[in-house]
Amino acid sequence: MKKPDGKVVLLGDMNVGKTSLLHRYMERRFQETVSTVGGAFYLKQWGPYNISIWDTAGREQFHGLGSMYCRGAAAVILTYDVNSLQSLTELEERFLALTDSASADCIFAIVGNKVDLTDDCALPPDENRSEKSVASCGSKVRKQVRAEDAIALYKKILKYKMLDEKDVPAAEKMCFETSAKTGYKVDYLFETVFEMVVPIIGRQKAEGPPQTVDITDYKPAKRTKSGCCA
Ligand SMILES: Nc1nc2c(ncn2[C@@H]2O[C@H](COP(=O)(O)OP(=O)(O)OP(=O)(O)O)[C@@H](O)[C@H]2O)c(=O)[nH]1
Ligand SMILES: [Mg+2]
Repeated sequence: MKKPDGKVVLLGDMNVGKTSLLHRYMERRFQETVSTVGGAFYLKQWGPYNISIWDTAGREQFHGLGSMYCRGAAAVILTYDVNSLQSLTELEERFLALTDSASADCIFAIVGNKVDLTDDCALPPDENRSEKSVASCGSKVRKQVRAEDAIALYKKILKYKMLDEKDVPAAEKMCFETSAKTGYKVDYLFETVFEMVVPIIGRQKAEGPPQTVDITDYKPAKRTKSGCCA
């Protein structure tokens, strides 16, 4: 098996569609999924590099594994369901801290999936819907999470990471809405992220493996009569 050069990780609550997004991108189809156990990865050749894309489990019981999957990640794709405000809130409350182990220059993408279930004629939540607009929306539901909510989360992430807005890609560029079911914007999402991680992976490779402490060099300190170390 080829050795991965860099890592992209999908995080998010259960049922938001992480596995489906990866299937759509890698296998070009939408198929029934089972809730992920632990994690799994695909390898994608992009330019000179093999990028591993990690699909993680959103279920609470696997939460402890998340930071292990994020270790050294060049990008984290935080995924929510546009029909569930709770799934966006969870990204901040439950998943963001897992990215502490990611690369220092890790990039963040925020992805609202399942837009196929919503109708673009939806009005902002604070406006009353007229009879006409309800009728023209048909069976589709009104989107619960607005693009501005995702942008606000992106800005909170920058604050959490103590990053300056002018040093990172703009929020509007890093917030996506997708449908794994129809394929809407799925290629665009992954390919935008890959383009951005190529220089990060290049830097990671130039720096070599993370510094380690060689314990064979360790010499115990001499003990003095008083019991202190000299
Ligand atoms: N309509 C619609 N359904 C979707 C979409 N993406 C995923 N689903 C459905 O949502 C359910 C959950 O999808 P998964 O891809 O398994 O979700 P997950 O985020 O991997 O969930 P965990 O593995 O439990 O963390 C499945 O029934 C999918 O068919 C989408 O874009 N549109
Ligand atoms: Mg899954």
